[in-house]
Amino acid sequence: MKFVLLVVGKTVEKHYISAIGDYVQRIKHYIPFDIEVIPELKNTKSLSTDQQKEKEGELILKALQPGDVPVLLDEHGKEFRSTEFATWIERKMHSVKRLVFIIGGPYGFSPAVYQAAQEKLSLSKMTFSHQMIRLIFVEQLYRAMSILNNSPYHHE
Ligand SMILES: C[S@@+](CC[C@H](N)C(=O)[O-])C[C@H]1O[C@@H](n2cnc3c(N)ncnc32)[C@H](O)[C@@H]1O
Repeated sequence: MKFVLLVVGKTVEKHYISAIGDYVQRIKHYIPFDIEVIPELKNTKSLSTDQQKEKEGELILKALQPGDVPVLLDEHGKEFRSTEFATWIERKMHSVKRLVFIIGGPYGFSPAVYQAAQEKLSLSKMTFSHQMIRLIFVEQLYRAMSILNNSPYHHE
């Protein structure tokens, strides 16, 4: 079983790179986990928002492997408390080979990506940048793994 976080474009800010890297290492202590990056589109100025989402969507779908379970990170998705997210993760760990969490580009997902995904997960009703949500997600995944392993990181 492996967890993947699929993102559009490299993480650019130094402070995010460092903090995300820290949580990735901590998560790897518990489970196989990688961040996969879809290269940012070039010449986006000549594209409409919908065209950009469509092109990014094609690359997102191409990055998926047969048998993958894609989960879209989306502010309109299902919300969990951290302990509930841990229970949800535990169930997936027993039933899925590759669970691929996907963060959209700056304008979100194309209709084709929404169609391909079985689940949508919200980390808040508020909208975060596609760069910042990476850090929030890896912290929550680490928190979930800490809860499942009875580590004293999480306090209710
Ligand atoms: C700037 S947001 C895009 C907002 C766009 N209006 C939309 O409707 O998707 C970029 C990406 O960050 C992620 N994201 C932002 N806020 C989120 C939240 N509260 N929960 C989960 N994912 C979020 C989503 O993957 C989204 O596609």
